Amino acid sequence: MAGEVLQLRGVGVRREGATLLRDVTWTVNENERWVVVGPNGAGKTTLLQIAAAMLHPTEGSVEILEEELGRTDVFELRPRIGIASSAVAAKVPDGEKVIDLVLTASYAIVGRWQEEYDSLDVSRAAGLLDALGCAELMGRTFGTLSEGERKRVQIARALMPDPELLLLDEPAAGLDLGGREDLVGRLSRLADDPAAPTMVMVTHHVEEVPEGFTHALLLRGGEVVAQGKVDEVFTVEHLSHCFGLPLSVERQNGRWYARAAG
Ligand SMILES: Nc1ncnc2c1ncn2[C@@H]1O[C@H](COP(=O)(O)OP(=O)(O)OP(=O)(O)O)[C@@H](O)[C@H]1O
Repeated sequence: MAGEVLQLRGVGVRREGATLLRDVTWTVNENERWVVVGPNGAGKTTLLQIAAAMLHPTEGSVEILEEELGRTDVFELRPRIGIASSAVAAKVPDGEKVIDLVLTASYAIVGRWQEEYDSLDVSRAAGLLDALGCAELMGRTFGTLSEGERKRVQIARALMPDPELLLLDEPAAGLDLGGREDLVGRLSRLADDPAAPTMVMVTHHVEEVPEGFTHALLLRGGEVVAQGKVDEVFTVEHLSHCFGLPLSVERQNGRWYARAAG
């Protein structure tokens, strides 16, 4: 597949009288690594749900992997998309074994029942867990993992079906400083891997944006504040407008830092 992985035109979402997204036009091309940044309630998760083919817009058009939402079978489309989010994690039974949680991603289900897996699947799942620093967790149950371990296992699961698009909803939320830095480093290496899928990551914090992410979209109140190459978007002006307060913004060694100005 070449070209556009996501194409949204004039997308709006309304629920119960509230406007969650308004007039979002956005293109993500193959191999780009995007971050979607904005304050609480900006519409980031809503946008990611659209990109995951889990939500239809109220207006506008959406193409995902060259399939138009509303004219395609989402059950065929969804296995081509890997998603790691707290909403997905909340569906995982506490007793689910970590290796099974990764293996079942091939079937886009949660909860192993009677599926048969071949040894290639098992070694791929083990390899992904190893790459995310979770090799020793394979035999543990999901309910016994720390927040940081859960986040890494979810990313391994999202990568299991070899998706063409990887969506990460606040992967560093709830992690301590060491856990955050470990995860940001792993995502940075993933971003640098030419074999990795096109990626879109949602976060509140520019500090969590891994080096190697190429593009950014800023959302505020359901509307796009700015979008494009990350260093053209992460300006004092755009970020201050997005978060609604004057900020100073710095870049050091490929990472971004923002704090209240003054
Ligand atoms: N069914 C609904 N009815 C009314 N409002 C809703 C509904 N679902 C979400 N919202 C509102 O839409 C807005 C956008 O929600 P969304 O979860 O996309 O924001 P977000 O940027 O991901 O927020 P956060 O960073 O806090 O997770 C929020 O104000 C939320 O309260």
